[in-house]
Amino acid sequence: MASVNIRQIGKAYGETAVLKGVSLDIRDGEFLTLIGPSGCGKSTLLRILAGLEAQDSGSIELDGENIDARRPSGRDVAMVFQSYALYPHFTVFDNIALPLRMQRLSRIQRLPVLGYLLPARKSIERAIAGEVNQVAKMLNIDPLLQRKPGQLSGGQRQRVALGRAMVRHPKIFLMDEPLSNLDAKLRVQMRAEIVALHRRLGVTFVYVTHDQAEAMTMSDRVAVMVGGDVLQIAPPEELYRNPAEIRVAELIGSPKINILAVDAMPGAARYGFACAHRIGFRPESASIVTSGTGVLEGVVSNVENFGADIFIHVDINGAGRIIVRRDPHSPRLSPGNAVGIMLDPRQILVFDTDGKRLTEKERIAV
Ligand SMILES: Nc1ncnc2c1ncn2[C@@H]1O[C@H](COP(=O)(O)OP(=O)(O)OP(=O)(O)O)[C@@H](O)[C@H]1O
Repeated sequence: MASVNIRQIGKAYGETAVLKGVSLDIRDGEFLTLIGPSGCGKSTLLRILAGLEAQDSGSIELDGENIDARRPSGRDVAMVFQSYALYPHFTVFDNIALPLRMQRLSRIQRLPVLGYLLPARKSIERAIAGEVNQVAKMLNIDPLLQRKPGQLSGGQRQRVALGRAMVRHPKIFLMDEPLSNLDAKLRVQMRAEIVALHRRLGVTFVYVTHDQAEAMTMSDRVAVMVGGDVLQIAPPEELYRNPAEIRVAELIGSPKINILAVDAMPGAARYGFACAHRIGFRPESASIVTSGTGVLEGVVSNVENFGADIFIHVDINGAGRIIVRRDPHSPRLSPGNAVGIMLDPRQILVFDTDGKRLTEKERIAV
């Protein structure tokens, strides 16, 4: 069991409020991702959870027990950092074994030469070696145990950092942008490996990223943070379909959601949102029709062909640029072509002047 209840956490550095009363309930065994733009306070919240930083206000409960006064080592959490934080002069084996040695050996037993002469050290070391080997096998790094971090690839270093967290059997894994130093291909592979690891271990993962593809593909639920607040927490699909406000809609989805001022749409009244401020629609919710027959009219400015999908960029007359997804089998379009745009009314998101999403009922009421 490891549920976490974060209640009204506040944190400021000098005059700058970094966390503004963040509350979040993380369920036992779930993969929860904190996503948000750079500087929104994700890492700070994670460090407070780990006990590496103290909050100014609010409290944290682990399995219903307040842990505010507990030191990092007493919290049963393991943190994996973006930089991996491996010791360069230690072998992979020693890096992974480190937390176990710190836990199980006394200061005298840890001494380089003298320690080995003490009888208990040998049996403790044997047990530690067994556990390190087991974790290394699980992560496919067992052939690398005698190497130093400098002799490893980025992905291998990442696995060593995971291994060092795993040997402690923590109740919670905290991961701070663990894949951001890897190249694109390896990132995709490690994404799958971390998800598989989570499934196998069945413990709670709290994962920080600013990469929405990671958040969408890995998480049970995603908490969207902007400017020190959690704006919404929901499963990825729900965030994509039902964002609570425009900032969430803009952060989730690639290519980004199209946002237009309602004023830009001559036919707005027919959709029943004439009084709304802005509308949003995903690239797949719009279609291209013959010029002169759409609810929007514009000119193709760019065509991006990804093989399975084609994204057509269209400059809407006087209202900005939108992106429409197209079937690769549809007729070719080229920059300069005049086109019309039709929208699926059920897929249009409507936002008020504050950026809050209006529900179907609120839309009809205005
Ligand atoms: N020790 C510190 N002293 C002063 N300001 C800090 C400190 N740590 C973080 N900050 C500031 O607090 C804000 C939030 O930082 P944090 O690292 O939590 O953001 P983040 O969302 O994780 O961003 P990133 O994705 O860039 O890592 C930033 O503006 C940062 O400059």
